[in-house]
Amino acid sequence: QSINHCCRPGSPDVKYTEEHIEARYSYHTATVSRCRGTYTVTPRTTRFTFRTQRSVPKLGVMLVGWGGNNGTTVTAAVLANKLGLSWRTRTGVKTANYFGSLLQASTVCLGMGPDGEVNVPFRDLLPMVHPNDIVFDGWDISSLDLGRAMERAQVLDWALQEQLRPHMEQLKPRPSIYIPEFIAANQEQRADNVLMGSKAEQVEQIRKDIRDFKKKSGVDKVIVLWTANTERMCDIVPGVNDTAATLLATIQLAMQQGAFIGGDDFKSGQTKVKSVLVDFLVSAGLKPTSIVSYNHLGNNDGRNLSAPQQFRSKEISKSNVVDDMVRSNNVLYAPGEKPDHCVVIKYVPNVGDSKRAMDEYTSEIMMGGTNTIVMHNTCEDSLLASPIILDLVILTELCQRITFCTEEDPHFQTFHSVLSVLSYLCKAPLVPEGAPVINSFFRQRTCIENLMRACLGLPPQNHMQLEHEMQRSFLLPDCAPVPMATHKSITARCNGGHFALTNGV
Ligand SMILES: NC(=O)c1ccc[n+]([C@@H]2O[C@H](COP(=O)([O-])OP(=O)(O)OC[C@H]3O[C@@H](n4cnc5c(N)ncnc54)[C@H](O)[C@@H]3O)[C@@H](O)[C@H]2O)c1
Ligand SMILES: O=P([O-])([O-])O[C@@H]1[C@@H](O)[C@H](O)[C@@H](O)[C@H](O)[C@@H]1O
Repeated sequence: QSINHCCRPGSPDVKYTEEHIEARYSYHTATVSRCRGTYTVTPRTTRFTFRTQRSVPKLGVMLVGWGGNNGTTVTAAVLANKLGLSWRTRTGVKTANYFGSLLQASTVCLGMGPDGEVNVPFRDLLPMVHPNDIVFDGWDISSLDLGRAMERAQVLDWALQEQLRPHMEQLKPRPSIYIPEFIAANQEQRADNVLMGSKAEQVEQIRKDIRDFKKKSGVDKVIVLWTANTERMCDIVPGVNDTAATLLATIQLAMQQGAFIGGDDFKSGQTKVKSVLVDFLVSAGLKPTSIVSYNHLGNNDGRNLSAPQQFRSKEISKSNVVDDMVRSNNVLYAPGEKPDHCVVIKYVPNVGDSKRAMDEYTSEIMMGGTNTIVMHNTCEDSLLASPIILDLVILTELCQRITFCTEEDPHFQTFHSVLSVLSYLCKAPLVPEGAPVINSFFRQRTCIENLMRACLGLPPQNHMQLEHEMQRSFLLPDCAPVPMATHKSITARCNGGHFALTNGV
């Protein structure tokens, strides 16, 4: 029964109070020990209780780099959806949507209904912020109002920009902290909106800005998200991030405040495809031996990345996404063995935000064979990154309303401050100390899906389809009888217990 666009499962393990959705959940894992080449796998079950606050707050999002391609595009997209805008293009009328958002535009399977599988949008599983209700604010070292910044970005169709401009030009980025050495020198000409004074005074101003925004907008929560330029790799600063202890102390401060932090760099297009393709190849037992990722783009991001130090940051975040998948398969790879991996980014002003990505994946296949996959991928980069920005802030806000306890530790707790569930959205995930970094696309997506299912007391998605694989199948209550193979081209024949599938006519 679907109530308030949430799915209300019939499970006795879930109860809805005024305040919470409370679900009892059995979390099944396994511990593995090895002795003289023999693995012993011991299944473990931990009984959890999940509690999700049902009241959805009014969310404010403050973007660092608000006047950039991503900042203007995501703000414009939310406004266009909120106003229900449509606009004419040379290929017909377009209407505002949230395609590319996991939460708004992808679905999960709840199970088998009378007419087959029932799939619902992620956003309907649990009460969560709707992007249309988000209030934006933020900072930029460029003083352009968002109407002119949207025009500068050259991402959205002109007919849409004309409808949005009266709203966008009212939005003005706050002056920001500008440290020239952190970004490319070619960004200096934009920097006409910068804070002055000591670093401490500038940080205090940023904090005042957040309080000022919260007070004036009336939002209940504020999430700050970085969508400013890629900065050089961080120097190691003694006492700040020179050791795990000092970095953890910094994170600990975040934990004490109950603030969440996430990973780096939106996993938007070429890198997302990489985390899918390498997952497919390695999981299929094929051995990628060479990955070459080239792209050129002509937006300001590409201009910033044309500087070596900024490119190096991006090269690192684009290169590490295959490590977990490669390490997971010791049949294909010897310890420490990795595919050749080359990342190239060129700045070509003419293409603007329409990034051209060309990839070549070479894999070793059976008996010394070779498979080479070549891809060309053209897209408005910011239209892939904007829905990711929305998912990042909405998922973070949802996680702030989820607490859980176990039978062994009955005191409810929140997620760890390092919110690793955001890994699906980042090229360079951040995880708690000792936790594995997972980049595999399908593992990351399944983690989010199963977490949300757990909050509803639903078992993890297992894809086993046992009800369709038994000779004497069980009939699920209130469901269509499980059909035998019905495809015309496939006829199942039993011949003395031998089961053969032949292409019938
Ligand atoms: N556009 C995409 O599709 C995409 C995809 C993945 C990752 N990214 C990353 O997201 C970030 C933003 O991308 P973009 O295309 O919007 O770039 P952009 O250059 O258009 O926007 C960045 C904005 O940040 C501003 N800025 C720079 N330093 C600042 C500071 N200290 N404080 C406040 N503002 C500051 C700049 O003036 C600019 O307006 C980049 O780091 C990029 O590498 C972008
Ligand atoms: O599509 P993706 O690889 O996730 O990410 C993109 C890179 O391919 C591109 O080189 C870079 O300029 C963009 O900022 C973005 O990071």
